Amino acid sequence: MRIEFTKMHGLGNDFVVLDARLRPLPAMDAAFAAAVADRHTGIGCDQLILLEPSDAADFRMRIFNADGSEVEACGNATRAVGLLHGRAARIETLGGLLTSTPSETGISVEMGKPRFDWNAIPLGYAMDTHAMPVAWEELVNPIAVNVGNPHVIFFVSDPYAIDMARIGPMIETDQIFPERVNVNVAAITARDAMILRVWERGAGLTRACGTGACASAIGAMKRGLVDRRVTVSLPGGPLVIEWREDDEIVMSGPATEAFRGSFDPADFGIIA
Ligand SMILES: N[C@H](CCC[C@H](N)C(=O)O)C(=O)O
Repeated sequence: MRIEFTKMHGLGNDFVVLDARLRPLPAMDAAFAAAVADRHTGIGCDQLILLEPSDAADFRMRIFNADGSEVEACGNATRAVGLLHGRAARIETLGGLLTSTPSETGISVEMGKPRFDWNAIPLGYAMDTHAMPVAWEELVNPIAVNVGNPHVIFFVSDPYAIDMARIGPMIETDQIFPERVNVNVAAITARDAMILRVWERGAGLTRACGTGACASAIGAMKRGLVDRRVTVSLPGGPLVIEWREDDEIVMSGPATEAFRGSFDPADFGIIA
């Protein structure tokens, strides 16, 4: 059996998109997702995205990290599937109902409302998430925000001076984060501008992270470091994040279709 896919990315955060809305696909599990995502023996991607029919929205988007873990939200992929859809779309995700709308800069997505309580991040025990009294080497005193998925944000002088490949997994898997966490290091450059790098839960260092840009912008706004509309410059490029007065987070930026293809799961050792 051959399965068709669309290879896409948002600022270099890349995806393999499978569409099960027209015909069912083999049951998706962690092994299947990890095999497709493998950059040496599979197609290769940061996340595998599965589109399914939905009773609550235009369609359902399931998100699997490269390690096979299924998660609640993916900002860059939401713009990508919004591009595929070609017009405004309501999208059901594990993190809630999202709305994507084509805009002059690509796609705008209403990403939901941020949550700050320790048990909404979640953390393993009660703690002030606005200024967590914790440190990992030179990364200290972060803020934690849930934007559908969990993020911890450290404000530093130079994100590119941080050895994310070494310290990222240490924080990602720390027991204080029972569902693991996405690790963000950010620097403020103006009241409307930030620089950001992200070590992603289940995917590692990516060129861009949409939910990381949302969480880091909200964290900076909560601390009074930036205004309620900010450009977040990631290694792959910029995203614009606005925290509306109604508490909704709006992320705007590009999405790209790279190529289409098909594969036989048996070729990746997947018994479909
Ligand atoms: N690694 C994330 C999911 C993908 C998020 C990222 N690719 C984005 O654009 O938001 C997590 O485990 O919560």
